[in-house]
This record gives sequence, C-alpha cells and structure tokens, in this order.
Amino acid sequence: MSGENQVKHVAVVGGGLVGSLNACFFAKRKYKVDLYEMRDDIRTMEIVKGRSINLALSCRGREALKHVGLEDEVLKTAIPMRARMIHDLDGTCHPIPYGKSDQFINSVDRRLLNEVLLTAAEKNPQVTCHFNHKLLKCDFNTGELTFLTKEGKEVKNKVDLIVGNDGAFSAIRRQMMKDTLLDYNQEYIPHGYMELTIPATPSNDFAMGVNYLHIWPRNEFMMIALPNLDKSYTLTLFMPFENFNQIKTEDDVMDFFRRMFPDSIPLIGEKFLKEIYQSSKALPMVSIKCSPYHVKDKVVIMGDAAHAMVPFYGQGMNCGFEDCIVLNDMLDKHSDDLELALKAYTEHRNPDAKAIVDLAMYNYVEMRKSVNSKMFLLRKKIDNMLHWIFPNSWVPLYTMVSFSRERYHLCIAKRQQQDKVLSSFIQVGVVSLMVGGFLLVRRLNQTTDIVTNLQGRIQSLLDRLHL
Ligand SMILES: Cc1cc2nc3c(=O)[nH]c(=O)nc-3n(C[C@H](O)[C@H](O)[C@H](O)COP(=O)(O)OP(=O)(O)OC[C@H]3O[C@@H](n4cnc5c(N)ncnc54)[C@H](O)[C@@H]3O)c2cc1C
Ligand SMILES: Cc1cnn(-c2ccc(OCc3ccccc3)c(C(=O)O)c2)c1-c1ccc(Cl)c(F)c1
Repeated sequence: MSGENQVKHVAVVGGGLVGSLNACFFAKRKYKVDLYEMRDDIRTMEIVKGRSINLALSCRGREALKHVGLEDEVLKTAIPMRARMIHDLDGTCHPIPYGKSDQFINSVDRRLLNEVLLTAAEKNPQVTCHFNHKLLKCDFNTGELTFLTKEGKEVKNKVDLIVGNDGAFSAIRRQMMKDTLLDYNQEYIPHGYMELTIPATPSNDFAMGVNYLHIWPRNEFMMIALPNLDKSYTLTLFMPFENFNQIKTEDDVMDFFRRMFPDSIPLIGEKFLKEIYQSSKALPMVSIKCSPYHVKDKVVIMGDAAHAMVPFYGQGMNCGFEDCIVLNDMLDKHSDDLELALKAYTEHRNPDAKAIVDLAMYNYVEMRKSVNSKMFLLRKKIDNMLHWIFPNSWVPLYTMVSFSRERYHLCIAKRQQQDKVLSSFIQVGVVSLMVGGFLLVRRLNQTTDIVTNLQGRIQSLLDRLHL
C-alpha cells in the first residue's frame, strides 16, 4: 500500500491479452505491478487449448499497442486482410475491399500476441509476473488478495488497486456481484463455434487468397477463415449446437460440408476434415454486460471480465485493448486519484462497451437471419457505393467500428442518423418519382388532348375541302 505521493501498487488479475497489455500500461505509469495468471506461463507450454487460434486486430487494438510501443512488433507477425472474400455455395469467390489502402484488419496469432505482451510487461523492472496463481478472493476495502498456487498454497498480497482482467468468467466480477450493487446481464447464444484448419499446400503455399478475411455466409451457418504465418488458415465454423449434435459420423461431416461449404473440402482435405471434426468440440459463446465496472478506489474490471461479446464483429480484444487507453486517459485526467479516475472510467466506458456488445449480437442476429452470400455482397456493395458517393456523410458502420476510434455508442448514433437521411432521401426519391410520373402522365394526357384536337381540326378541314 502507498501514501498520497508514493508509487502506487496494482495487482492485475489475469495474464491474458488484456491483462498483459494492462500491465504494460501501468508500468508506463511507473506503478508497481503484480500480474497474476492462473495458468502456466504460455511461453513454456506446448499448446494452449480452448482459445481461438487467431484474431482480427483492428484500429482500436493497434492504438493501444502503439501507446506502449508494441504496435510495430505485433504487426511484424500479422497478416493484413484488405478485403472480405465471400464464398458462394457454387464456390465462386467475390472480394469486397474494406475501404482505402490504409483500411485493413490484421490476422494475428493469439498465443504469439499474448507472449509478446507478457515478455514486454516482464521487461519492466517494476512488473512481477506470478503464473499458476489462481485468485480465490479479494477484499474490496483493504485491497487484500488471496491466491491458490499450483502447490496448493495460499498466497496473499495487499495493493492500492485490483484490476480484474480475468475474462468472461471473472472471479472478481463474481465477487462484485456478491458484495456490491452490480447490475449484470448474461446471454448464451444457441450457436457454438469450432475451429478447423486449412493446411498449407504441399508446395507450402496458402491454399486461398492470403490478404482476405474469408467468409462463407450461409444464414444459420457461418464460417470464416483467417490466415496464419505458417500459410495455413484457421477456420471457425459457427453453427447451432443442435446441428453440431446431429453431425455424429464421418459421413455426417462430409454430407454437411458437401451441402454447405463444398469448396472448402479440397482445401481442408477429406481425411483431415473427418479427423479434426471428430476430435474437436464446439464451444459456447456468451454475451455479458454489467455496471458499474469499479468499486470505490479499489477495484476495476476490464476486457471480457466487464463486457464479453459474441465474436461476430471481431471486436472483443480490440475493445478490451481500448479499455486500457480509456483508463489510462482517466488516470491522466484525475492525476491518478483512483476514486475519481475509476468513477470516470465507468461513466465513460460503460455506454460504449454495452454498445459494441449489442452491435456484435446484432450482427449475429442479422447475419444469421438474412445473410447468404448474395445478400452479404449486396449489402456491402451498397455500403461501399454510398460511401463513395457521400464519403463524409455515409460511413459504413463496419468502417466506423473497425477503422476509427469513434466511440462505439456514437458509431450507432451516426448510423441511425445516416439511416434517417437515407430513408428520407429514398422517400424524397420515391415521392419525386411519383410526382414525376404523375406530371409525365399528365403531360402525356395533355399531349393526347392536343393530338385529338388537331386530328379533329384536320378532319373538319378535309370535310370542307370534300377530300
Ligand atoms: C471464437 C472467438 C473468436 C474471436 N475473435 C476475435 C477477433 O477476431 N478479434 C477480437 O478483437 N476479439 C476476438 N475474440 C474475443 C477475444 O478473444 C476476447 O475479447 C479477449 O481474449 C479478451 O481478453 P481478456 O484478457 O479480457 O480475457 P481472456 O483472454 O479470457 O484472459 C483472461 C485471463 O485470466 C486468467 N484467469 C481467469 N480466471 C482467473 C483467476 N481466478 N485468477 C487468475 N487468472 C485468471 C485466464 O487464465 C486468462 O489467461 C474472439 C473470441 C472468440 C471466442
Ligand atoms: C473476425 C471478424 C472480423 N471482422 N468480422 C466481420 C464481422 C461482420 C462483418 O459484416 C457484418 C455484416 C455483413 C453482412 C450483413 C450484416 C452484417 C464483416 C464484414 O463486413 O466483412 C466482418 C469478423 C467476423 C466474425 C464472425 C463472422 Cl461469422 C464473420 F462473418 C466475420
């Protein structure tokens, strides 16, 4: 514990993506940092199970990495995805650019990213990493934490600030639910996800176009592929658990993929597809919103611990990384007065985090309800065309979310404003067409009257001339 002007002591609980980055942020503020992770040091582990192999890193996450001088290092091992590649049922592929040449998302290896962040945190003399330390409980008044080690020992520590970066099933958030007035909402969706792999070709090349986010939109079923450095792709299949459960045999797997994703079969390889599908398990996806994120001047939760979201916008990590920027800004603004900074953090971040959690769920519903490849293409082409015609007044929602640091809740507000303008524009257009049509018909009628009148006059002239 420290006095007013002494070095503040923070415990970051959770050495995943957000916790390891947060440790770098606090180290940059010259805090004493204890980073606690319940798993073993992933840098020493053979494989790290149960995590998406790669992720899409976009603007918000890059800005956070830049703040601690890690953006270039991470981008060195990232693969830019400059467009979506939409796969039709007949195997035809359609690229749709994300925008201008500097607007692309990045496929990054989750484990590599976590390792870079842990190594960067550990390099700071004021940071100590404690692996195999599982948080059991913490005291929100005294700042005391109790951990269980691999050897079954209980270890305690007392700090000025407890930061909960312990993920969607956070122990710290669970305790906040017990000990404080935490509003909490959680929703599991009926879909699960399973990761498969498209290996590199025998000539050790990518089996598909490399700088793309490959998407197979099939309404209820969706599949995506992000490229890896070893020239493989990580495929993520999103499907209702009830469908996963109906696919029991190798023949079931092949029938399903022949019906839904025929072009992917030669890429994955029939033998590999059968093996990996049978050995993999579909995992759940949960959406979590809560408020507030803090307790007095003692505790704050960030990342998935505060706002887990379904992965249909590719923003969970980007949002958690941006959390680190926002808290850092609030500590700057309030000169490290923890009580003021934490309160300001919740007030600023809560509406934005809830907005992106809702947006991700909206995408899930939207894509599942009405988006096959034709519809996906159409919507994106309309988006890009309107943006080309009205570059400053029509910005696609995906562009605002992925290629700007516009506050998430303002992205929605701006989109709603755009929709209003567009729908009134369409209404005006429709009305103009109707009025135009009416005037045209009236003009035609008038012309018809004139012609009829003329015909009458000519006929009477002819009569007089007895012709
Ligand atoms: C299929 C899928 C695809 C995704 N794709 C993307 C994407 O493309 N782009 C994107 O931005 N996001 C994506 N995400 C979301 C992203 O994975 C998460 O938002 C991100 O990992 C959250 O990081 P975190 O550090 O908050 O939590 P986590 O990554 O879950 O880390 C929490 C850490 O805390 C540790 N821990 C837990 N409990 C304790 C305890 N009691 N004591 C000590 N340590 C503890 C855990 O071991 C873990 O290391 C995806 C998620 C999924 C599931
Ligand atoms: C990992 C990652 C990074 N970004 N995105 C993403 C998300 C949504 C998108 O469009 C929404 C939309 C398209 C068509 C109609 C409505 C909404 C786009 C896009 O515009 O390319 C890209 C994903 C992703 C994650 C899961 C699935 Cl299932 C998926 F398809 C993509």
